[in-house]
Amino acid sequence: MNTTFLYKSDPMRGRQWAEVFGRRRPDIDFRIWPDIGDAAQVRFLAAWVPPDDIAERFPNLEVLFSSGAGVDQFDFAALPAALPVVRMVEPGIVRGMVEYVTHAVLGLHRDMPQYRRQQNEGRWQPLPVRPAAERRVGVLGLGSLGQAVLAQLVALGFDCAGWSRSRHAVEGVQCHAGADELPAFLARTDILVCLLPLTDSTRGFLDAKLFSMLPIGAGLVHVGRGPHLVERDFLEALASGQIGDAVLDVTDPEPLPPAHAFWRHPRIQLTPHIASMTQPLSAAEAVLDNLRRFEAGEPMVGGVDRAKGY
Ligand SMILES: NC(=O)C1=CN([C@@H]2O[C@H](COP(=O)(O)OP(=O)(O)OC[C@H]3O[C@@H](n4cnc5c(N)ncnc54)[C@H](OP(=O)(O)O)[C@@H]3O)[C@@H](O)[C@H]2O)C=CC1
Ligand SMILES: O=C(O)C(=O)CO
Repeated sequence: MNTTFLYKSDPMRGRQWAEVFGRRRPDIDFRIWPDIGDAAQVRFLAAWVPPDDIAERFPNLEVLFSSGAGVDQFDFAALPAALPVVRMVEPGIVRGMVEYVTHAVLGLHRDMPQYRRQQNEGRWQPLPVRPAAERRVGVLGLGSLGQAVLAQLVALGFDCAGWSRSRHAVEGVQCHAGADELPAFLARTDILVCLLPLTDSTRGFLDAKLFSMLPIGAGLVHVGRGPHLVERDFLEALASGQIGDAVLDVTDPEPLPPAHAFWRHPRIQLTPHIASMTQPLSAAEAVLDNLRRFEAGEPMVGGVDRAKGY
């Protein structure tokens, strides 16, 4: 049987994947949705949102690759139980996230939101300059993105900590694990970065209780998923000064409706879910490497544990 790799995401980027596959794996018939060819030959699918009838439509599917780092857009219940699911781990998406979070943390660290407000008022008011070593940054999520972001923040001299489900060791970072160690992690965090996946256990995680455990005036950089954030609790935390300034790249819903409070809030800087994006050329190389692993019977990089949801 011929092998088809089907790509179902942005077609322009798909053409760049096709170029890499054509050069590296001419034996694979690379197709871009909706040009699926013979559905029975589709053994691999890379998608942001797979078709609803995936099981019936592609009876010989062997692996589902997410075209992004997140897999929360997948309805696991609708996927064949034994189908391996793989999230995107590739250098381009990591680099983009490192750039975005570093920019946001540096902006909060150097009081850029306050200077923007002062500029709007025509006010020339210098504030004290604190060294990075005196700013405590905490990253929720020590996965591919969280660890890469922390490496850059450590290199810039920030006092860094991280929190995850299981214990990790990351050079230069105080690593905390599990619910018991969350309060201590939060209590020492001046700027909190959320890089958690969206799962049943992390939905609504950024709530009033969590905010109350941060030092007063803490900054927030939210690049996880919109539903992590409890909107009402967040607005109250901003109003009380519990949260000082926030940089939000993700919201619920996306896009935000025109009248939404976040748009014009003086303490919120908003971007339209652009913190990072899968880069087609390096992503295609990473997926080809995973195909090689799959064919050799080795574990793939970014394999999803459906029980955990990420
Ligand atoms: N805004 C944007 O443009 C983008 C946003 N993202 C978001 O970033 C997220 C993270 O990506 P990535 O780093 O690749 O993901 P990974 O799966 O590599 O890492 C997830 C991390 O979160 C931790 N975690 C998950 N659930 C819990 C929990 N309940 N309690 C404590 N820790 C938990 C994991 O802990 P452990 O290590 O113990 O398993 C792990 O350290 C994506 O899922 C996506 O939502 C991704 C790309 C772009
Ligand atoms: O890759 C992801 O999960 C993203 O959020 C990119 O937008």
